Amino acid sequence: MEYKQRQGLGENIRILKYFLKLTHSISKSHIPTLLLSSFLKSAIPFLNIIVPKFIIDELIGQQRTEIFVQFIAILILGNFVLNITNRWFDKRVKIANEKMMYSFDTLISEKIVDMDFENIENPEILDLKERALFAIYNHGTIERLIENIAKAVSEIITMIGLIAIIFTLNGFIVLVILAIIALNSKIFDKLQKLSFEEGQKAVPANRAFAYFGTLTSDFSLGKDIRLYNIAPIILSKSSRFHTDIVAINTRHCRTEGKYNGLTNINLQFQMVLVYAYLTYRVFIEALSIGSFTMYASAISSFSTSVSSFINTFIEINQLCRYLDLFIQFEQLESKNQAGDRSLEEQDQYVIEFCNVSFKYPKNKDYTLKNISITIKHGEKLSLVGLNGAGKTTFIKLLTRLYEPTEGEILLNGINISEYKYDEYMKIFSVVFQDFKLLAFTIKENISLDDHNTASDESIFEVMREVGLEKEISKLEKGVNTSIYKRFDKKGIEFSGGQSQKLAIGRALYKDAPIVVLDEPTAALDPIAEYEIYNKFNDLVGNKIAIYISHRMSSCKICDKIAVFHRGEIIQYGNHDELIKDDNMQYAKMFKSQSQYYV
Ligand SMILES: Nc1ncnc2c1ncn2[C@@H]1O[C@H](COP(=O)(O)OP(=O)(O)OP(=O)(O)O)[C@@H](O)[C@H]1O
Repeated sequence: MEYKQRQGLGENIRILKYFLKLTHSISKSHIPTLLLSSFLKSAIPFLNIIVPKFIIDELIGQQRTEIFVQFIAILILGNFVLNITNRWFDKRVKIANEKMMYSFDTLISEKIVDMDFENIENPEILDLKERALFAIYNHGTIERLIENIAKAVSEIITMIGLIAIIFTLNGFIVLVILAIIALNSKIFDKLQKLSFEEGQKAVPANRAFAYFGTLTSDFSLGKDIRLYNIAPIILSKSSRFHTDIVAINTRHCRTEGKYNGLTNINLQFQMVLVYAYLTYRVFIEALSIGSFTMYASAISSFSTSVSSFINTFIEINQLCRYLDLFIQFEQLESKNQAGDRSLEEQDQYVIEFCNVSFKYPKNKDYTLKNISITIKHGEKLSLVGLNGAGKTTFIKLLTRLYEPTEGEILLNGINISEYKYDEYMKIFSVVFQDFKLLAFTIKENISLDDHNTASDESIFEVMREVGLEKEISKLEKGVNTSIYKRFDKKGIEFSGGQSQKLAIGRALYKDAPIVVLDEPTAALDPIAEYEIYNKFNDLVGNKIAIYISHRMSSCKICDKIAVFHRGEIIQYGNHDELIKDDNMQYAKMFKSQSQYYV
């Protein structure tokens, strides 16, 4: 999936509409506040252009103290009131922007969590995600877009007022200024396009650089980094990508310098023309000094406003490109989460794999081939096989992390993809090999979504079931102790086996009707493993339980065993049936392992 560059006014309007709608849904008062603030900002230039004309004319002309003081008072008071009000609005806009950024942050996090699992492993999607995040965080797209929209409104109002003043002098002068501004805008537009292209070129290097940056601060890698001396290779890779990023930025800064120099030369030329014309009018047509000052100031402000407006317009155009990346990311479909059939509580669950074959995205070969198996209600099934045989992949399909390439998986006779995703997920308690504990308390790690209502006793009961009651009893805060020391000095660091017991406890607490343990006991000592399996079968009761384990002894407690080999089920039956066939894989695996125990 390549990211698409969509351009044009129609596209920009679509993007801005999406953005304004989103902004409005986050805060109803934000857009009106911005508009009001823009109106007030555009009033300041007029005050400082028109009032000084009267002050100067009064000074040079009749010199009436009373009138002079009145104009000075209007100028000072007007500026004071407008500045205070603008500051107040700025503060409100700033707070509202923070709120907006937080809401965008939340949207991005929700999107990442809802993304199809296979996308998490797709480099193109990861690049798009990176482009979207880079746009939002590194370029401050949201804040800049809001600022620029407000600025554009304020500049339009200012320009209309200034044109009205300058026309009273000469309409032609307006055209000359516009021509020079058009030239400068062309230069700015070119610069913005270059800037966007350079920014996009830097995305892969930025992603790699950020990855190596997180490696050094990832505590869980601390042991490996020290024991295998990984730091030099991490730092050398990180430094290589950093050099690439610096080279891209240096190139961009040089180009920016050249283009900005050219724009300034044009502006100086314009001012020379304007002053020459005004001086001519003062000497030949007796234009007053007050009017001279007012027109000079109005023309200068007009030129600044038009350039600034066109630059704002071009910048909005560029920001729309960045925002479009965010929208493309936001609109990625989550096809695995489709399904609207309700999965109300059922008395019985039967799972059927019907001729299921599966290839990982972008893989040429099938990882699972023509799998057909039925798991009856209450059945305990053990999946065994050599490394890479496809056991975990079988579970990933069952839990809708991936969709079968061919064939279908049924739950109670209905294709699992038809069920509502959240309801389907509720019927599984899964412990994967690479389970993760979080830097939360023990209770939160076990009860997760339920942590506000779960009682300490119910968590302690689960800890007792997995054999952790002694360890927990010793802790000052019991089940409310934090895991890891990341946020709490008194946090606990569990051993690998203890962590695995906790992960199993989490599955037990969920009390779902289908339990899957994917090598959950690899880090447990033999006694703990024996206890857990025996206990588990009691605790699981008449639920479906699927175990994946390389400890063949666990197969004995199961009703059925499926032996996987290179993506196929080559043997299926109970222990007594399969052990008889000496020449087949099950008996070989079982016997080769049991000789170490006898
Ligand atoms: N995300 C992935 N993308 C591509 N190939 C994958 C992916 N995950 C696993 N595989 C491949 O699929 C095959 C089956 O892997 P799987 O994890 O299902 O095996 P397993 O039987 O559970 O192995 P083990 O006993 O080592 O855990 C392996 O060849 C593996 O390299």
